Amino acid sequence: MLTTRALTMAYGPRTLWRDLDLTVERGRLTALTGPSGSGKSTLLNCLGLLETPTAGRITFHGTTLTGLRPGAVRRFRRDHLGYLFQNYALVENATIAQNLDVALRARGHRGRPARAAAAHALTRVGLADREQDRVSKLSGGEQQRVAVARLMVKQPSLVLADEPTGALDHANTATVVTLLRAMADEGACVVIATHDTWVRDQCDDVIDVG
Ligand SMILES: Nc1ncnc2c1ncn2[C@@H]1O[C@H](COP(=O)(O)OP(=O)(O)OP(=O)(O)O)[C@@H](O)[C@H]1O
Repeated sequence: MLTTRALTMAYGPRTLWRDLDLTVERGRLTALTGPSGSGKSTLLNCLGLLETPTAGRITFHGTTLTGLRPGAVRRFRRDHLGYLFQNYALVENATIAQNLDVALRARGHRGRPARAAAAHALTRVGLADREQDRVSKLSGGEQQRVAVARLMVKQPSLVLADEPTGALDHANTATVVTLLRAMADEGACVVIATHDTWVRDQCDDVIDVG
């Protein structure tokens, strides 16, 4: 379970959100909603330890994340965190296999077991036998499915998705939500910042930042 207590974020005189007490349950999809500029991405960045909130505390499965030293932040991000972005954040000039390899190596997987894990994840996202395709040649929906496959091989316990379906048509949006649901079913906490009311309605919990 991910919790925040009295989490506040201000840039100079401007307070984005104040005293947020949130609970994100394991195994559930949690939508973060709110108008443009309300601070959804900033909240995700705080939960992902990319930004430091002005005040308050974040805990994950009982461990306090706020105030961790840089080495512990890096380990938390490496071992527990998975990010999914609207623009996929893949290495475009590399193959699908090479993109997955980065995540596999970070987990210490190499050689045949790594190839088997990659093949399994690609089958789950509907891209079986496409390992050698170059990412730059893929459609947007395919690129986002590669990004989800990369998350799956990493097996993060906390998934933070920032408008992950913002550039996708409905069929690909539904696929990405189904895949995120599968990750939640396997025990992850999944937080999805979204403007898409259909995506919001697929989530178990909704947090309105606005
Ligand atoms: N480093 C920063 N310094 C100052 N202001 C910032 C910084 N980062 C974000 N902001 C401001 O904080 C506000 C919230 O931005 P954020 O991207 O979190 O909103 P959002 O709800 O995700 O918006 P959108 O739905 O449009 O993506 C914006 O007005 C933005 O300009």
